[in-house]
Amino acid sequence: MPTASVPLNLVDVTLEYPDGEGTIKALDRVNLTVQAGQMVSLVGPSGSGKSSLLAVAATLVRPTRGQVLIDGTDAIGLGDRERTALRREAIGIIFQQPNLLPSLTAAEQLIIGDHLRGRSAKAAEAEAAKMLDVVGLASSAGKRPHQLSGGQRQRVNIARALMGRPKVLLVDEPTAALDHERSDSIVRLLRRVTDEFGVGTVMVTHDTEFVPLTDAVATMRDGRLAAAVPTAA
Ligand SMILES: Nc1ncnc2c1ncn2[C@@H]1O[C@H](COP(=O)(O)OP(=O)(O)OP(=O)(O)O)[C@@H](O)[C@H]1O
Repeated sequence: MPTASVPLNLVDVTLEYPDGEGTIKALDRVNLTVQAGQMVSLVGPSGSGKSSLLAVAATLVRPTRGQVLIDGTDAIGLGDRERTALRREAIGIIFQQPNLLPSLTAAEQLIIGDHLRGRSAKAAEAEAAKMLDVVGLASSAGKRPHQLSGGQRQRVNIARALMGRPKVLLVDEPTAALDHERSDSIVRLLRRVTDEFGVGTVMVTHDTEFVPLTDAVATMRDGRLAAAVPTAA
């Protein structure tokens, strides 16, 4: 029986930036494996390398050394076009700010980038309707960003990231702009979609309160990642 691929596997990843005469190691021999349906919290002080880890895992930044395996595919060995296609097909990225286009409805936000996936307009519309339903916004499909609350805008952002049915979800401080109640419901939603779609999710968070909703917590310090520890939940 073929074994299922691991959604995300970072192997001995080092990322160096020039720093005056020398270099600074934003990531220092980082190893991280995220299984399907697993949600990992990534915590650590400012400047410890959390955003760098997400950028490398998103295949947006090439590491100086090491391997980035997305659903079993070595992303570093691919050409630019293949890597862009892999990102589109396998990775969902959710930033702090939803970055929605002001003039588009919630459904249109999901559909606009989807033509690159080669789906028909009708199929894209159906998928957008499904994903808005998944995030609890079925009745808001026709609303524009200014007609939605901050929490609802973040839900549109999550629905958009799910449009390609990704294997990996990379989430950077999803609750930074939200009050406590909305933050809680956003993290619970991310937990649910991780389970429902069997994605491997990494969530950077300052809010340790939400860590128990995730399966494991990995701590960064000075570019080094300590082995992920299962949460008590
Ligand atoms: N483009 C860049 N050029 C040079 N140095 C960089 C660059 N991006 C990040 N760094 C450095 O790499 C280190 C890790 O930064 P990173 O942004 O990944 O940390 P972080 O944990 O995400 O911090 P924060 O919680 O403040 O967002 C820091 O020392 C930072 O200054």
